[in-house]
Amino acid sequence: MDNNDDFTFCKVTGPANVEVFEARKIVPDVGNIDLNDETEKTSGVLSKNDVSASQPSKDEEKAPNASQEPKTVVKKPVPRAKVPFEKGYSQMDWLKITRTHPDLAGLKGQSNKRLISLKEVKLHKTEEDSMWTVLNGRVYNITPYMKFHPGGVDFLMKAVGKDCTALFNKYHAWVNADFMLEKCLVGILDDSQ
Ligand code: HEM
Repeated sequence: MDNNDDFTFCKVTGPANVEVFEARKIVPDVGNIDLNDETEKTSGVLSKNDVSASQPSKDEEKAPNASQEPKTVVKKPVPRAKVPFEKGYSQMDWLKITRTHPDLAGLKGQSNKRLISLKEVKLHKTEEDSMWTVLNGRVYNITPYMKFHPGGVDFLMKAVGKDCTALFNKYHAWVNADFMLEKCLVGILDDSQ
């Protein structure tokens, strides 16, 4: 089979150049930051002598159609509300605790497949009675997780004694709570009532 069009066997030339090219682009430029630019830049901060960014150039001032140009609406990102965790209360610490404490739910041998009514969930609002919440049809005792919550205790307190599924999804639908709170599972929500 002597076919020059067969690309399976075509010769790749200049491997050195290809490597250089790929190495440059392995880490993509983020936003306006050019990773290859070695000159020092201040992001969003003007140096004393740099007035060019704040004052319009003469060309800009004279531009007759400037006001007619369509404006691009830039949506501001929702500010993140993560709180700094106390020492010993990181997500890694929580993971370790879930591995070493099998009964974080406080079931003492009771089944975690028991059907639980919303009425019963509402009774568990204090640390003494343990704080329960409903998430995706499951009832969890979130008392041990309180101080580990990256969004802070105050936010998690809003979940106590009720179904927090909507709130949970509003802030972080991507979080895998089923896995994180596995050992806090108290039972299944009885939604028949
Ligand atoms: C009930 C189970 C919950 C679990 C397991 C949980 C878990 C988490 C986790 C893992 C994060 C860090 C997310 C990240 O870094 O991307 C987080 C952040 C946060 N959570 Fe929760 N959460 C729960 C409930 C709630 C509820 C009910 C609220 C609101 C009332 C809430 C509000 C927040 C906020 C405001 C943050 C910070 C958001 C951010 O990083 O932008 N969480 N939570």
